[in-house]
Amino acid sequence: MATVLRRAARLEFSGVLSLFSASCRHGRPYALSHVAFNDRHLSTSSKVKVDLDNSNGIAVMKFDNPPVNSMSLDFLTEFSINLEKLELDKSCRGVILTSAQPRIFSAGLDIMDMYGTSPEHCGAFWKAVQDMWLKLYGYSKITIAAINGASPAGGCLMALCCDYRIMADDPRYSIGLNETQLGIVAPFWFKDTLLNTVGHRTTELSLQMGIMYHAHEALKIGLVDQLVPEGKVLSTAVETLGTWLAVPGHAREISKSMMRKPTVDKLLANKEADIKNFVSFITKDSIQKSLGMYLAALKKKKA
Ligand SMILES: CCCCCCC/C=C/C(=O)SCCNC(=O)CCNC(=O)[C@H](O)C(C)(C)COP(=O)(O)OP(=O)(O)OC[C@H]1O[C@@H](n2cnc3c(N)ncnc32)[C@H](O)[C@@H]1OP(=O)(O)O
Repeated sequence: MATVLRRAARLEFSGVLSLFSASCRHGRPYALSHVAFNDRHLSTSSKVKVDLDNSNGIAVMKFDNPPVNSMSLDFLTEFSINLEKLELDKSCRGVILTSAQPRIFSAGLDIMDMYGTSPEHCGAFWKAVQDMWLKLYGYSKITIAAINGASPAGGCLMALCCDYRIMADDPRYSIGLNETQLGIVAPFWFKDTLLNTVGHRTTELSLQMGIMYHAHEALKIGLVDQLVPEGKVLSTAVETLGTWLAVPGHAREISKSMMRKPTVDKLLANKEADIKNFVSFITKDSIQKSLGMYLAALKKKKA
């Protein structure tokens, strides 16, 4: 990652940023291009759009990976690179995550990266999921999730990593760690992230049953912090970030680290073992069969 960023910084100096990902799923390189004008810094990378407003230091990252913002290896790589760039950028003071797709914040991890792929691919994919989580959960700057649609599993995890969650008050949208419904198991660091937010009993119920909570239920159990009409999700996130920015930054940052570091350190100490465990679990015939059935059910729902 450091090498990629150094190379990116060099290229950006000449006005255009092009990053080539060796981990691209289809072996195709993808490009990120950044344009700065007036007070805004816009990234027009393909799956994650970044708009940094230099007048207030607020960056909005919009997921734009149709049809459902699933987190593929490419998406995760691009997301983590953008997040790291913003963390290093002194003009950025906080980041809002939201979706450019209608009705969906994120459908979670891309099942196609885990279904019928090689153990090597599964390993690279899981490392990208870990790296995304490590970066976002341990992020030094303020992060707010502006949840403007459905947010199952990995989508919920991403929102849980943020410092504050604002969700659209719409009965069509739900959020939760529903992994058991797919016949898979949320790993310990997904569990810890939920546990740190909603407590032990709710986490136990939530994980065993794979519950997806409607917006009002999510508010009630503390899975999200605030509900607002859909049209106000982003503006409320910007306002809220302003309030957080009024707190002395170093004190807030140390407090965040004090709360989260033990959870982050647990994964750091077990990163390789966790990848091995994931690969051996996900490539089992019985698990592949469950994923296949889940995918078929998703398609059947449409028919
Ligand atoms: C030690 C082992 C550890 C294992 C841990 C693994 C942790 C896993 C975490 C995850 O995140 S797994 C993914 C969980 N996600 C879901 O269960 C969401 C599934 N999707 C939906 O519920 C719905 O698609 C939606 C998000 C509510 C949107 O509904 P909508 O009706 O608008 O669209 P669909 O017609 O359902 O979908 C369109 C299209 O997209 C495909 N798709 C949906 N979700 C995914 C996904 N997560 N990955 C890949 N593809 C997905 C869906 O199949 C449709 O495809 P087509 O039929 O158009 O080909």
